[in-house]
Amino acid sequence: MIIQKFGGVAVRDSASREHCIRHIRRGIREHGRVIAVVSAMGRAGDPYSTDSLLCASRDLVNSPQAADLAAACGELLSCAVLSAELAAAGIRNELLYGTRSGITAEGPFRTAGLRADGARLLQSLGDGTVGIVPGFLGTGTDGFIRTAGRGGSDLTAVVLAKALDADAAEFFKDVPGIMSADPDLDPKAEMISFMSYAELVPLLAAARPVIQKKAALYAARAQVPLHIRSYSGDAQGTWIIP
Ligand SMILES: Nc1ncnc2c1ncn2[C@@H]1O[C@H](COP(=O)(O)OP(=O)(O)O)[C@@H](O)[C@H]1O
Ligand SMILES: N[C@@H](CC(=O)OP(=O)(O)O)C(=O)O
Repeated sequence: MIIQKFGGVAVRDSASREHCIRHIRRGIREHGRVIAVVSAMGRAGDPYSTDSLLCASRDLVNSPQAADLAAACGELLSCAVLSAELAAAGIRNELLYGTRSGITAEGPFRTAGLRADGARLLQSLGDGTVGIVPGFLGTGTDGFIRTAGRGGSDLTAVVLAKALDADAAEFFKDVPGIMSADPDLDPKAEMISFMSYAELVPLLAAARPVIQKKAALYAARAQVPLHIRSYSGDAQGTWIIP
């Protein structure tokens, strides 16, 4: 089994999602089963992105519980869209959201901690080969949806990889992999093919790190193999292996 995480740019539109579907087909071929973790579609300005949903009312900023519910709509919609497009492409899949995912979120709204009950997810998956999980969120014991901080779909992917003992957590981003610096800020940044968790740590200080800091630190502690690569191509990207 492999966990494949598709970020906001990867699931932005039907053309980018065709790449995601191609990666999922390959994931099935190479790993047998795929759990796809999806982010909200696109970036600020795109209608269903997290930033756009949080602008639905300026009052959301003062109501964390309501803001988490508004933000969650982005990942849930993204699951629905990818699931339907996979089915149209002939790939049977199970929608794994709410209690079906086995993912719980406790603690403060906006910065909750995530836990995954792998047995619960596998029960929902049944004999299916592809599951679609909304990243970034979970439900607390009080029944309220909570989100795990910006970039939190990365955390969902590594928490699931650990709980399910997956072969790796594979991240599909808008960069070819992990580079020596953010390529948006440093045009001389160079690709790194293999690195250690320790070498990743200094790169997490970037204003917008390539992987959510909480997710990277969790992966290092839990020794989850990470593979960071471009959603749009087949280049090998970056491996971080224990
Ligand atoms: N060292 C780095 N290597 C590659 N990308 C980096 C690095 N540091 C920061 N970034 C930024 O990380 C972004 C990818 O992360 P993110 O936007 O969270 O991906 P996604 O939303 O697809 O999961 C890139 O667009 C890039 O600007
Ligand atoms: N959609 C959430 C969660 C996330 O991880 O998104 P992305 O994978 O696009 O960074 C956010 O924007 O924070």
